[in-house]
Formats: sequence, C-alpha cells, structure tokens
Amino acid sequence: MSADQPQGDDGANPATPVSVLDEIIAGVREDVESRQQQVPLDEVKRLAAAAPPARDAHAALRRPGVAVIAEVKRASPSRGQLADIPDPADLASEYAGGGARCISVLTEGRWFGGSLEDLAAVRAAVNVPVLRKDFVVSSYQVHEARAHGADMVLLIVAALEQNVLTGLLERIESLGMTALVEVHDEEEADRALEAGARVIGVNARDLRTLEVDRSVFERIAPGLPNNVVKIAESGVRGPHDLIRYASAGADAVLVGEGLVTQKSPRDAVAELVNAGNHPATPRPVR
Ligand SMILES: O=P(O)(O)OC[C@@H](O)[C@@H](O)c1c[nH]c2ccccc12
Repeated sequence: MSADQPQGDDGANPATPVSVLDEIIAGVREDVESRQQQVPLDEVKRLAAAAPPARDAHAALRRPGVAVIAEVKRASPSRGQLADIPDPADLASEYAGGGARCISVLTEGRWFGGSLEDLAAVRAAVNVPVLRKDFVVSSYQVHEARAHGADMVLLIVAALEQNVLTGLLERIESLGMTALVEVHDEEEADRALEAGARVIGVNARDLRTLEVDRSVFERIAPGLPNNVVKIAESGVRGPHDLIRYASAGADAVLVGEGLVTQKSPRDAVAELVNAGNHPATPRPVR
C-alpha cells in the first residue's frame, strides 16, 4: 500500500482494488486482536523481557561469504501448499547442519501455514539466529516475537506508514533484535534508510501481485550504502541464482521454496553455502 493511499484501521480502501498484501494484513490484524484478548500486551512484554537474550543476527550476516537464510515455509499465496513440515525443529536442524547462517520461520497462519509455536520450536533446536517472518503491523507482535525467541523480525515497508515503520524498527532494536526491512522498489528503499534500517531485504516478489522479478535486486542494491547488510529475498532455485545475486552485491540470500521442496534440505543448503564461499563468487564491498 503506498503512503498516499488513505488507510483506515481495518485496511479497507474502497477506491483501490484490494491487493494480496492488503488481504493478508486484514487477516493478520484480526488474528493479532484475538491473541491479544488471550494474552494482553503487558503479559507478552513480561514474557519477552524474561526470554533468553537475542542472538546477534546482524553480526552473523556480516561474516565473510554469502550467508544463506533458510526458511521454514509450508505454503504461500502464490504456490499454495509447498511442503508437509510435520517437525519444523527437525527441518531447521537440517538447515543449520547444512550451514545456514540464520533460520527464517513463517509465523503467519492463514496463507503460509505457520505459527508462533513453530518459531519457538525452531529457536530451541538451533544455535543460529532466527527470524520471525510475518506481517508485523503492531508493537504487540514485536514483543510476541521476542517472547517466542526471535532474534530478527521482518518489517515490510509496503505494509507500513513511515512513522509506524520507524517506531517498530526502534522497538525491535530496543529489545536487542535486528530488524530486516523489506523493500521492493527505490522509493521503499529510501524509506527503509530513512527509518534507520541496517539490514535491508530486497524481495524479488511483488507482494501486491505475487510476481517474481530477480532483476529488482540488481536495480536497487547498488544504491544502498556499503554498510547496510543486503539480502536478496525470493526466487533462489539453486547456486546460479545465489551467484547472480552475489554479483549484484548480496551479503545474503533468503530461500524458502527452493529448500522445502528438496529431498535433502541439508544438502541443498550446503550446496548454496559452498557456492557462497567459493573464491570466484563476488564479495560485497565494505
Ligand atoms: O520461497 P522463496 O521464493 O525462496 O522466497 C522466500 C522468501 O523470500 C519469501 O517467503 C518472502 C519474502 N518476503 C516475504 C514476506 C512475507 C512472506 C513471505 C516472504
């Protein structure tokens, strides 16, 4: 949703067609509200404060070689059911065994089949930082992420007014976590930088139309400052896509479908990690 579209609390805007992103967010708002009835904000804040400290995702992503962020993803609006994942902790352990630098866990339930229980189970099973991948629109969800062990939290610029984006980013960092700020065009990249993002993800998939265009990273990444960690999200099918993104300056790739659909997710991660460590693979300039 662009900043110039008036948006009521319910996200409805009769003047423009409802995008997939709008639809997802409407459901997320309902779900957050019902969880908040069960566990009030004060309680979730208390649980977040009592959780073991966050792991440093920013530092993990800055280490040499192209980092692989491996995603636990059961389904998606564009592809429907992707994989039966009866034990997300087991899958995450396989990913970590293959050398994944971070694990991403979809926690949105309606479209992606994820949950906060998946997040907590994964966090307990691995030693690497874990990302809460969801449509975060309120600080309630940030505390909730921390309470379930998240070390990094996704913020989608297209889903947030600028002041909300800035507030959520500050909240994430104040809880010791890293914000991964997702953009899809230059204007959103400017907004991410304006909000103070240190880690920016460029999503090749347009969340309004669900189309994938891998050249979006190549267009946007060169305009980002050297000290910003750059993550190429979506559309990595194998090593050649990782190398393409690395050549355009990616510090990391975020991979879901290309891993959950493999017979051996561990081997598939290891193959990507090896490509990312290969001497011929371009290194980001710092
Ligand atoms: O399955 P893929 O094409 O490898 O994509 C992974 C990840 O980029 C994608 O799941 C994603 C990127 N940004 C998101 C925001 C919300 C939900 C999902 C996403």
